[in-house]
Formats: sequence, C-alpha cells, structure tokens
Amino acid sequence: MDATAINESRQARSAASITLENVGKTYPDGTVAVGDFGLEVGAGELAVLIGPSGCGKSTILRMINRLIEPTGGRILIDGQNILERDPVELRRHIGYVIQNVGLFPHQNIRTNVGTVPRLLGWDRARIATRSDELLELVGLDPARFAKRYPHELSGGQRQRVGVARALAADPLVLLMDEPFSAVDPIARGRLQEEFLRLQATVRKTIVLVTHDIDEAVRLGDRIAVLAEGGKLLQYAPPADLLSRPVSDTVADFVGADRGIRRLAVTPARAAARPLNGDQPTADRPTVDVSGTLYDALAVMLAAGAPEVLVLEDGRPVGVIPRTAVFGVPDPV
Ligand SMILES: Nc1ncnc2c1ncn2[C@@H]1O[C@H](COP(=O)(O)OP(=O)(O)OP(=O)(O)O)[C@@H](O)[C@H]1O
Repeated sequence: MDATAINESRQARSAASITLENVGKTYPDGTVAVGDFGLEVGAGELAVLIGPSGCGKSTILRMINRLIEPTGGRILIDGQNILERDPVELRRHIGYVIQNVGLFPHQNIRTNVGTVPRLLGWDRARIATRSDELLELVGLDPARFAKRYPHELSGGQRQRVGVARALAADPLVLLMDEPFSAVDPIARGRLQEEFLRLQATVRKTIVLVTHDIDEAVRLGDRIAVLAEGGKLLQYAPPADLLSRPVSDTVADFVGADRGIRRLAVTPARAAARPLNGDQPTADRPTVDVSGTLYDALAVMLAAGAPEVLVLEDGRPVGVIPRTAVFGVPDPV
C-alpha cells in the first residue's frame, strides 16, 4: 500500500484489519522461533498474545512492523501485503510500545511524543498541538509535563508518554510488547483501566503481548494462547477461553482460578434468564445490565439471596439464578 492508499483508507476509518497467514521465522542457526502461524484481527479489535517464555510472541509482534523479517507466509494490513512495502515507511504508520518505553532521555516529553510526526514532515505548530492533545488524552497535563525530561517522570507516567508517542501520527495499528509490566501492580491496574478508556475513544487495531493472564483477560477482545514455536493453541474471547479451554494445556495455562476470572468477564446480560411473569420484583436484590456475573454474585452474597434481578434503565429485564454463577444448568 503506498502513502496515498494509506491516506484514503485512513479517511474511511482510523483502524485496519491485520491478517497473518502461514507466517514463520526460522533463524540461520535453524531455530524455528515461529513455525506456521495464522491470526486474524478485526479493525478496532485488541488481540492479546500470551504463552510461555520463548514461544515466539515478540517475534510475531515484531514481524508485523518488520523489525524482524519473516522467513515464510504473508502479513496483510487491510488486505495489503506489508512485505511489499518499505519497512521504514511502514513503521511510521504502525505505533509500537515496548516495556521500558525507550523515550529519548535528552528530549523533553513534547518532543518525544512528536517523534513520528516530525519524521513525517509535519510543521512545528501542528506537532506541538498534536503532542499536547495526546498528552491530555493519556492523562498528563501538558502545562505540567510537556517541558519535562523522561527522568523527571514516574515509571507509570513514562509508560503513558510511550502510548502517546505511539499514537501521535494516528497509526492504523498499534503493537504493544509487555507495555505495562515494568510498573508496580497498583500502577499497572490503573494504567490498564486508563488504557481501556483510551481504546474506547481511539479504537485502534491492537496486538498486545503479555505474560499476565489477568491483563490478557482484562484488555483483550480475543486472546491467542501460544505454545513453543508460535503454535496457536486457542484464539477466543476471554469468556470463551475461560469457560471452554480446548485442552488441558490451555486450561493449565489460564489457571486454576479461571472460574473467578470467567465471572468477571461474563456480562450480566448474557447470564440473565427470562423473567417469569408472575414473580414479584419489588424488594429483590438487583444488578444493572451493564454489570458482570461477578457483580451479580457479590450482590447475592451480600443479600443472602438465591438470585438477582437484572435491571436495564431501572426496569427488570431478567433474572440471574445462583446456578448461572456456578455454570450449572438450571433445574427443570
Ligand atoms: N537471533 C536469534 N537466533 C536464534 N534464535 C533466536 C534469535 N532471536 C530469538 N530467537 C529465539 O526465538 C524464540 C522466540 O523468541 P521470542 O522473543 O519471540 O519469545 P517470547 O515468547 O516473546 O519470549 P518472552 O516471553 O521470554 O519474551 C526463542 O526461542 C528465542 O531464543
């Protein structure tokens, strides 16, 4: 895809689909980092790659922006083969966020965020405006932070700058390699939450690598569980992965407490059973339809009740019985 095609497709939308077909990477010493890997990520979706150390996650990610050249297969962005593009030019249209951010230490935050727009030849005023807009978007007040240097920020703040920098030129695709793992668990939780809010606004197509199953479940629209050699064991939405792992290996990998995680990612709406017309609805414990099965369980436990009503706009639209929480069929 040439620059004109990119601009045209960006006018239509701000995210692109990613397709990997039979992608492989074999190193000259014979190491097969990735054997034969396929994956489809829809425009605006966030796909997570997870798996044991050395299974090829980073290799797959870095083949998408050609920091690593595949030795087999095809990688398509919006249907266009990226292997036919100039890698340097390609990378300017793909945001990339890594663990320790890699900010330039001798440049202030505004200049760091403006890195790619500068390479793309934007004028100075436009770069400054865009940098400040991005800093606002990631929750850093430009008046306070734009002129600081990276060492004057906390780890979490630096990570936010990394995300702002990756988004600066409005890329169609964002690649994130363990973006939140260098910060402590509390800061990480906050960053993940902010990141979800940000993604709801910008709706980029994102491939994110993590070691942390909780992070995968929290952030992913779909999760790809990998084994050594980039073997894809399962690719599914978090709730499906947790409730129906395809093998013992996947079940072990997603963990013994996957039942609890499943509750947290199953929407109350999906778990609700139809209301029986003659059941009373007054004075019964309730959960909003936007909540999860986890919220429903918390309400049941607090009220000592066997079921909760599901409300939409304050009106009962269904009921979640205790059996739904435990994933067993209702008695007939
Ligand atoms: N230059 C190289 N030559 C030979 N093998 C390599 C080379 N670079 C990476 N590898 C191998 O490729 C495999 C995949 O590495 P990769 O970094 O993609 O794994 P990963 O799943 O991201 O691991 P981690 O979770 O530990 O970061 C590993 O076995 C690694 O040793």
